[in-house]
Amino acid sequence: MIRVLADENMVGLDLLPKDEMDIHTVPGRTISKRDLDGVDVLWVRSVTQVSEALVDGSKLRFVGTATAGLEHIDQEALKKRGIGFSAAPGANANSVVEYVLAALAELQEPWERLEGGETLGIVGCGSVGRLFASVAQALGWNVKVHDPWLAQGNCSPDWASFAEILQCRVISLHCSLTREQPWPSYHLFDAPALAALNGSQWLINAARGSVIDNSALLEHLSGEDPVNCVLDVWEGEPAFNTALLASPALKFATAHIAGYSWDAKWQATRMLYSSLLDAQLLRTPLPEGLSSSESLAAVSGTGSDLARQLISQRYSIKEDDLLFRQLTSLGAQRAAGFDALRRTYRQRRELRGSELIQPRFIASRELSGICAALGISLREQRTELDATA
Ligand SMILES: NC(=O)c1ccc[n+]([C@@H]2O[C@H](COP(=O)([O-])OP(=O)(O)OC[C@H]3O[C@@H](n4cnc5c(N)ncnc54)[C@H](O)[C@@H]3O)[C@@H](O)[C@H]2O)c1
Ligand SMILES: O=C(O)[C@H](O)[C@H](O)COP(=O)(O)O
Repeated sequence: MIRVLADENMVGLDLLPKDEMDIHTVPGRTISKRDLDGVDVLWVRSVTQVSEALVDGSKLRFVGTATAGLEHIDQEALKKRGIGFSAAPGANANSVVEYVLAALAELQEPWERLEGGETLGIVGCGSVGRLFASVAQALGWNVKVHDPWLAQGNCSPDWASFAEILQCRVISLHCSLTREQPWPSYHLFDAPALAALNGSQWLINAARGSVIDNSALLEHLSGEDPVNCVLDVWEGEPAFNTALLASPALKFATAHIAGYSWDAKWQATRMLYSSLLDAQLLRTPLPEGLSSSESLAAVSGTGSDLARQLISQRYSIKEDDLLFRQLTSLGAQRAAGFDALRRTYRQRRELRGSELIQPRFIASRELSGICAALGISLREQRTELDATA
């Protein structure tokens, strides 16, 4: 029997086989050395700093993080001690892509501008950036990608310099957080970069808060023609600069939940379980994946309207924005409120893999294109007329 200590925000732990594992859960932010007594496997999320100090002297055999971002893990310290390590790369990529699409469709204008041939600039071409680029291309949008760490040609759409990205109508950030030279992403959007943007553009950050210098952003937002923003991540989480929320240019503000679909979290749990099978710490095979969610109801209209109707059947970014803005009334309890919003996050299913049942007379070519891009299977409903024909 192996003893697992897991962050209480992991999903689906109760669905894992229990014959070889004894799982205890704790709040991730407060995991300390004392909690690791007798623990073989530690499963964390982004809020636990897995430092040399934490793991030193422990009997840990394996650490897994149910996240894409890795900056909270001292991988060198694990390696030195022979502690195995794995993460969940890509598990939440589609969840983040659907979050960004929800923002664009809800705002309508950026979606329409992209539909009209203007350019989407993606910063970071890892699991999220690459998937977003391919979905955007399938929607017929022009895409430019900036990721100086990768060799050009490793990401299919047009490669771009940072200066070119700053010219794009919509800029979406999907880089990992790094201070490493020569291309640190830490404060990539500093005062000079922000000064190159204006109110005809949209800047979306669902990567890490510190990719944008939040103090410089506040100054920019109080200027004359600020860029429109969507922020899911904040410098100093779980604390955040509430003054940012006063700006009308901040269109949507959410509590680091872009990757929080149920599907993504369960996929991450499955990936961590699988890595214990690979490390031969477990033998019982993985349980089944999630069954697909209910079919989507018929939609009508065009462009952003169609997308909004589809997305809103699974996800409401407006609801997340409202909940987040309510945190400002909590005063000193805001940071705790931020964590609570994340801990109690609703069960949100992804659109990808869903089925849309649509009457034949309102199924259009445009709808087929959007469904194909979003991974929705479109089934035309037979009408009485079809049946009698
Ligand atoms: N908001 C959320 O809920 C959420 C969910 C998933 C991931 N994330 C964040 O988004 C990031 C991207 O996720 P991913 O799964 O694609 O990670 P990934 O590690 O697969 O890709 C990150 C990419 O960013 C690139 N990069 C690093 N520095 C850069 C720079 N200065 N300029 C341009 N590109 C740079 C890397 O080369 C890499 O290709 C994660 O690291 C994580 O921090 C947030
Ligand atoms: O890095 C990631 O995978 C995401 O930012 C993820 O959504 C973080 O969630 P957390 O670990 O903070 O619960």
